[in-house]
Amino acid sequence: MPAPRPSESAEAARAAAQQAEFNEKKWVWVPDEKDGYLAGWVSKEEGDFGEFRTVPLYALSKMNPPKFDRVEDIADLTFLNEASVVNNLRLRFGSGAIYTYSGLFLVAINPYQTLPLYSDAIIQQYRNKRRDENPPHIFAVAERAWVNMGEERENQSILITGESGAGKTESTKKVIQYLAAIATDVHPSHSRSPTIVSTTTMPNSGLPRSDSFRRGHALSSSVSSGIGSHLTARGRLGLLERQILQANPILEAFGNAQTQRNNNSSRFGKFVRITFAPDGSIAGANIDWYLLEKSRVVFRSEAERSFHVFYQLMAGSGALKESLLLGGGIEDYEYLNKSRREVDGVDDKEEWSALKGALDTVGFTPAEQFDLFRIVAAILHIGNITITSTRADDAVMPDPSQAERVCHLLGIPVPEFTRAVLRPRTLAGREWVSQARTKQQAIVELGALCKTLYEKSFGALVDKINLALDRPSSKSTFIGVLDIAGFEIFEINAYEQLLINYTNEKLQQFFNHHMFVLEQEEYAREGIKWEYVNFGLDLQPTIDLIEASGSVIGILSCLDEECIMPRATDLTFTNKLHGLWVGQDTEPRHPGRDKYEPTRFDQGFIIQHYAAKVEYRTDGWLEKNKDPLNDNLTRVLAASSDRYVASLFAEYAEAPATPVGPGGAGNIFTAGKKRAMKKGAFRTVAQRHKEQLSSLMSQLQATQPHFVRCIVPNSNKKPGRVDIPLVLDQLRCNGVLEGIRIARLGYPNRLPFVEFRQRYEVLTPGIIPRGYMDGREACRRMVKSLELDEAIYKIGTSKIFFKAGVLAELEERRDMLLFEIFSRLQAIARMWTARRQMKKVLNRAVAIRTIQRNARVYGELREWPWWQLYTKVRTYTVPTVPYLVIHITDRSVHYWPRPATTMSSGRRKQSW
Ligand SMILES: Nc1ncnc2c1ncn2[C@@H]1O[C@H](COP(=O)(O)OP(=O)(O)OP(=O)(O)O)[C@@H](O)[C@H]1O
Repeated sequence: MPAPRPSESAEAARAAAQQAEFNEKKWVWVPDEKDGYLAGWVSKEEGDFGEFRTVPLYALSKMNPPKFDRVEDIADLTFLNEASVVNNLRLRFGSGAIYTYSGLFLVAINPYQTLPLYSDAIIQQYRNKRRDENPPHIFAVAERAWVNMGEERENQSILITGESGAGKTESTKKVIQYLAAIATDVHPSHSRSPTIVSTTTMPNSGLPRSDSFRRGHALSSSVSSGIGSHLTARGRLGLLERQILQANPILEAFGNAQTQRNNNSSRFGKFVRITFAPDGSIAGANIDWYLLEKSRVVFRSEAERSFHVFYQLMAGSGALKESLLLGGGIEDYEYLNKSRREVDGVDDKEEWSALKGALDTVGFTPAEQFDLFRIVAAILHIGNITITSTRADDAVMPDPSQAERVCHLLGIPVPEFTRAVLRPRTLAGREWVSQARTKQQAIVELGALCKTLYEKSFGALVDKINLALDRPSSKSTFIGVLDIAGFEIFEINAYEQLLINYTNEKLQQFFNHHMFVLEQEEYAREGIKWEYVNFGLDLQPTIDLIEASGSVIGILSCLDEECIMPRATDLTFTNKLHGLWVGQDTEPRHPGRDKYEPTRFDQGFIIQHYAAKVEYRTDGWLEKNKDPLNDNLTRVLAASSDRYVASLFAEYAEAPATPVGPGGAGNIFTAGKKRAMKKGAFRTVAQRHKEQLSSLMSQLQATQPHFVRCIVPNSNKKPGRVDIPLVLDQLRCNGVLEGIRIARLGYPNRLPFVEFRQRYEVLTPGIIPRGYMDGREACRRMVKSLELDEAIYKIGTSKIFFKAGVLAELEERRDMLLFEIFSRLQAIARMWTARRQMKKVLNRAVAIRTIQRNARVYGELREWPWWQLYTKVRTYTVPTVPYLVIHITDRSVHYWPRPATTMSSGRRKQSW
């Protein structure tokens, strides 16, 4: 066995010292408001401790022995409690390990600094390795998904959630980076085009590019995608892989914004599916998106920005801005100048170049790029339209030039646009009548137009990306990465939070169910009879409460109903909800009733989610749920002379109608007949989201899932700091603690028979006979001898399963026994060395005494006249100054030369 390195022995000594200290006391975690949990030990279980903290026993959580410190999988902790979980994460984070497994989850804590964890060398380290062969890492999750996909020919999904700024997008990028790199390795000749640095690879269709652009591109592809800088394999990537990677900066430009929590916050959720050919090479990609925060184009807090693309465009090329009629700077646009304009450390000009490069790479033609920017510019111009009111409080546009710019860009006639905004026609009975808008109504209408324009253009952008990347084939399989906002609890929770939390409730249900299925499978495989509760069903009442329709009317269905009721308001909606969920009990009583409460003071309600109780305020819900645009405007836009704009509103396009009224033939305001809307045009936000979510869930259900939970360590974006209560909150919200709770109800700790025997046989000496013995039988004998209660363990066919905490007890017994054995061994060893030492000392004493005696004898002899005479008369003699070499053995003392030795003749004459 190699000798331990100094660091190892130091580490072992430290561990032993810690263990010894730990053994001395009964250590526990004490809840603390500020720090979450504090370490303490029980000094007495009763009594008054004066300055000591007195805590009821039930509030304490047991502490794991130090050997469990920094375990890579939280599920290995024998005491599975919140404090131990968070302590383990903190210890690991403190030593630079940002990733930790927690059963089926990978927990990733945002380091807020660049760590050398994503290089090509690290990619290689994770290639073809099992999860337990490497430290926890997002690459290990991607590798597992990849291997499962190849081996089982089953689609995979990686679900990444967390709150804003937790690192979801970064993790998504790392997964794609890994997959792109290994897929290229699988098929090195796969490149469908030369390398990225080659100028010829740029599609010819792009806008004119200069050298400086290419420099910017190379730089910014690493800045904005966070991928390029690591991917030395980048040079080997084929066009498709590069297109997939370059789709990201485009999505970020249009879908991300600077917020107080995150300078590059994704304001939408996405599910990116990377498809692979049977040989493992990338065959295509597809992106689905959810819940874009479109209201950001119109309004946001002062400390935040709108979507990046607005600022990038304003920093971009002069010629393009000219053709979009964008004179001046950010300060000249109402939708930009009311809030923050720059992001620290980000150069919008550079990002603009990156965006253009990415659009080129993905394959947007100049005309298609122009269309995208046209919508962005039109929104800025709409924001500058001034609306005033007449004495009669009717809205007017005093300066038509601004509206003209908008109409020019959108390809619509100015009079029809202004009429649709200021005096739209509505159906009054069977007649169409024009109704003047107030100033406020017109402003809201313009805002709604901007939001719709942006959202539709975003949708078209993603469709176009999908068209470029998506090459499905019947033989391909995919790995889908879901990057979606986690559970949100703010001071004031609105409709958006309900939709997010509803999504998370569904995803958590999916996780619980998946965990249940896996556990059941494992128990079945091991032949263990145990009814594991399906915790997926736990969340069903809350989900029903939100989404049910039909005989049970959930919150979203109720909202939809109210949206089509005349004279309905947010208050009538709220009261109706209370009536449905709090009012008289119906039989059978729906369990969702236990999850619902009306708020005490404000207009709203409270839902008991799996993560926490959340209070929602219902102001503005009806408006938010409806398609916010009046159909006059949508029809104007659907009839735009510009193909792109018309296509965005195609679902509102009018069927040929009999021309009546003053507009004459073709005038869209003249439609007296019911409009022939395409299917789906009238869907509310709730309906759309429910549909999207249900499609997502059915896709996920058809995959083998992997779960990543991202955590914000502190609210100041500071590296190295951990705010424990903040982390605990997130662990609660993102289901890690829920997963642990479920695990605890089963048999979370499990060991293969061999391992169990190796580790604990010492506790049962003489129980297992020498020679071969069946592992199961050996375990059975051992647990019997250990006197374990049958309820706390189960013996399977290859593993033994334990309830939480049992292993700690066994460990403690083992530690005590080993402590005793080693103490005895140490005592014997010490005795042996001490005796040896003693013997040496005694031998030395004997030797010294012998030397002294001989020396004395010799001294006396020298003075003895007869000896002197003898030495004089002797021809050959020993030297006058004798020397002695004494060799001391354990038993005797030898002298050299022996005193009576005579030197050989002729060697040396004695000089007299
Ligand atoms: N693994 C990591 N290594 C280094 N920095 C990271 C890592 N993960 C996150 N960060 C930092 O945190 C910032 C926020 O991360 P990210 O944008 O991925 O959060 P998010 O969860 O997607 O947030 P949002 O929901 O607001 O989009 C990143 O811009 C980056 O600076």
